[in-house]
Amino acid sequence: MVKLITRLRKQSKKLLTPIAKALSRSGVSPNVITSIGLILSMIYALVIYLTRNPLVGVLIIAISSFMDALDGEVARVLGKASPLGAFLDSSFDRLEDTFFITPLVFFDFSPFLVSILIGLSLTISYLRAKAELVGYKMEGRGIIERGERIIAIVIILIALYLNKEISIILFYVLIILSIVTVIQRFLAVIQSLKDKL
Ligand SMILES: CC(C)CCC[C@@H](C)CCC[C@@H](C)CCC[C@@H](C)CCOC[C@@H](COP(=O)(O)O[C@@H]1[C@H](O)[C@H](OP(=O)(O)O)[C@@H](O)[C@H](O)[C@H]1O)OCC[C@H](C)CCC[C@H](C)CCC[C@H](C)CCCC(C)C
Ligand SMILES: Nc1ccn([C@@H]2O[C@H](COP(=O)(O)O)[C@@H](O)[C@H]2O)c(=O)n1
Ligand SMILES: [Mg+2]
Ligand SMILES: [Mg+2]
Repeated sequence: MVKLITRLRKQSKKLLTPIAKALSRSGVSPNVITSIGLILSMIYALVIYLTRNPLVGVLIIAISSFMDALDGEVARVLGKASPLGAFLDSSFDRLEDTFFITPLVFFDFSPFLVSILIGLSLTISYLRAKAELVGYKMEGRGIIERGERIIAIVIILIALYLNKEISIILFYVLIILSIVTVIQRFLAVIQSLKDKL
């Protein structure tokens, strides 16, 4: 099965490339776009704290995610893809994940479970980073990668607006799928390293 995000990544090129080309002519730095994505995630957390409005939250997450997808495209169009940019993009993703998940406590989701979800989210990405250090390509591994997590949060926010009970079920499903992904990634690397023994 071709993962949703892989299809989305291919589809999004049609949207992203022309915008990236236009932006590259304006001289904007990819790192500035990456930073805007992070700032928007902080604004998201503040807006949810102040307004408890899930739909405004969806819009902010969408724009922040758009920046997250756009920054790499601008870097590639400019021929300026850099290790620094890759470091910023991935590191800021961790902070963005934290700012996207934490405000769920303002919608009365269990602070304990929200904390667990943040930990799982960061562990999923940490496992990929450590796996890549031992030469294991983790991209695409695991049922809930970052794109799916962000889409899941967006859907939970929309469900909060429509039906609170559904949003709670989706929250538990996201936690369970995140646990599965951690296990999948652990087992994938352990299996790969065992084969190298
Ligand atoms: C109820 C339903 C009908 C409603 C459905 C609503 C949703 C389906 C629509 C939501 C869309 C949007 C709000 C959410 C898009 C989220 C997501 C697809 C974009 C997030 O990017 C994810 C990114 C993955 O991260 P990346 O590869 O950059 O970084 C890696 C990642 O952090 C790894 O983490 P992990 O291991 O996976 O946990 C790290 O390990 C790596 O180190 C790190 O490198 O992937 C990008 C994929 C695509 C390029 C995404 C395309 C995005 C779209 C273009 C975004 C469009 C958003 C809006 C629709 C645009 C509208 C904006 C407008 C101005 C409001
Ligand atoms: N400020 C940046 C951001 C990204 N990059 C490069 O793009 C890759 C990420 O691409 P996405 O489509 O997932 O955003 C990243 O690994 C870098 O190679 C950059 O150079 N500078
Ligand atoms: Mg990016
Ligand atoms: Mg990013």
